[in-house]
Formats: sequence, structure tokens, C-alpha cells
Amino acid sequence: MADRITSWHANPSKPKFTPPPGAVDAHCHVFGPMAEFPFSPKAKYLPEDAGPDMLFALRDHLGFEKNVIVQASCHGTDNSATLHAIAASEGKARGVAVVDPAISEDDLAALHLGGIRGIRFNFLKRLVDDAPKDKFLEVASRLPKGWHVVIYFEADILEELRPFMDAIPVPIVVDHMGRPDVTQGPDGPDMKAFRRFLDSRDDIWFKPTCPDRLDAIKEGGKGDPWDNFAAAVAPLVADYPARCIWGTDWPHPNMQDEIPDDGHLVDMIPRIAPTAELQQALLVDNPHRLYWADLSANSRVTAG
Ligand SMILES: O=C(O)c1cc(C(=O)O)oc(=O)c1
Repeated sequence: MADRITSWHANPSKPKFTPPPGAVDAHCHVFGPMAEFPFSPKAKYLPEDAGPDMLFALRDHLGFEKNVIVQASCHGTDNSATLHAIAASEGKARGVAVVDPAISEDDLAALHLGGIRGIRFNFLKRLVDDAPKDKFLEVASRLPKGWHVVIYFEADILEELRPFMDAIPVPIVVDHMGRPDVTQGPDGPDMKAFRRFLDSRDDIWFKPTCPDRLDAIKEGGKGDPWDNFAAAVAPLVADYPARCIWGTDWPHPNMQDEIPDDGHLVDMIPRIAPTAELQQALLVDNPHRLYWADLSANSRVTAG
């Protein structure tokens, strides 16, 4: 296999923006450690270790209180590394798993006990070999109560995926807004198509995340400070404030050629969510509704 890759910043800056109390980094990953949690034989990249200690140090450095750890494709359907990180978080992390669609009810229940609250369907050909829609729909129909489905796809297959996504019987959370071309601006065809999709159901959520990916210089974007991203995404957050959650995407799988400074990523937040109300929704209330709904004594977790 190829050399192991480092895709994260060694010394990220301190953000100027201070997240509100209770803020959740609701899209991040862990890699390994490989000696304990080997990568999948089908992994499309082989990263250096980026385990829970590093993730929690970054969380504190950036001013967040909690994490939602999304199973990275390099770990395939073995969620041990993600579960280990959640267990090490002292109640400050929950997660999203990637499962073999034939998973048993008992194994789903065990994932729930381990802090998992959703499963991820990945449609990026550069990350996974196959994405069997019929099997995905079958497992989506028997998830534990309160779970959702996270979907990662690129804008050019949104329409093709519509019948599949329309049939998903639980809430849907779209990773990185389905990767729109942000250079088209807020009213470009990709954003318009994504808005039509959001308007088709009121239980579709999205992550206005990854300016580093969507506005990368190597993709024809502007790079840091990612002005195309800010311009294209701020109106979306303003129009759907109860349906978005935010995350760093640390350790930034596959971003080794244009590694983002995590402090700069956090400083994108007030550019896409300029008011205290929007920041509270994006960073605190919305992720708590999806991932900590059992903290029901708190008004922030009621549906709305
Ligand atoms: O665009 C990517 O390369 C990417 C990869 C993964 C993963 O490997 O799980 O997750 C992400 O959120 C984004």
C-alpha cells in the first residue's frame, strides 16, 4: 500500500470567533490508531493516526464542547475506532456509523448503546466501491428509533438519487450540501437544485461545511478565506436555519494538497451564520436535536 498520508494542520490557529456554550463539531472523523483499529482492506486512502486524543484537543482549542464522529470510509463497516472515540469522550461525543446493510437488530442496538444515532450512505466513487440502494433502503427501514441517515453525494447525481432518497423513511442529513459548485454563486444551478430537494420534505438536514473542499484552488475555487463558499452558502443557512449542523471535517480526509487551518474554518461560521440566533441553531440546538434527543429536559432538543 501507498505511504500513510497526513491531511490535517499541525498547528491550527486560534479562531477569532467564539462558539456559543454547548457548541457541537458535528462532522469530524477519527483515523485509527491503526495498531488498534486497522484500516479496511478496501480503504481508498491510508492516513496517519488521528485518534480521539487529538480530536478532543482540537475540540478544546477551537472552543467546542462536543463532537459528532462520522465513520470515515477508510474504516469500512468496522465501527470500532469510532465507538472507541465516543467511549473515550466522557459523554461529549456521539456518532454516525457505516454498516453492512445485512446488520442484525442486535448489532444495531449495540451501536445505539455505543452512542451511534445514524448510518452513513456514501455515493462517492473515489471513496467506496459500491452503494447498493436497495439494501440501503432495507436497512434504513429498520433503524433504532430516533436515528437518521447521512448521505454523501456529489451535485451531479442529486437528480439520479431522488427516487432513492424520497423513499428513505427517516430524516436525511446531507454531507457538505451534496457538494455544490459554489463558484456558481447562491442562485447557481447546483444551489437551486439543492433547495428544490430541501423543499421536497421538511426532514432533510444539511451540513454547510467544507469550504476547503468546495472552494479549493485545485477545484477552480478561491481557496482560503473561501469567499465563493461564504457567498453561496450564507443564504442557504439563512433560509433553512432549523435544518443545518456544522462541523470541521477534521482530519480532512484526502485534503493533503490543500490542508485547511481549522481556526480559519471556524471563522467561516459567522460569515454563513451572522447572528447569535443562527449560530445557536447551527452549533447547539440543531445538533442536539439530532444526536442528544435523550436529553429531553432541555428545550433545545424538542423538535421544531
Ligand atoms: O471528500 C472526502 O474525501 C471525504 C471523505 C470522507 C471519508 O473518507 O469518510 O468523509 C468526508 O466527509 C469527506
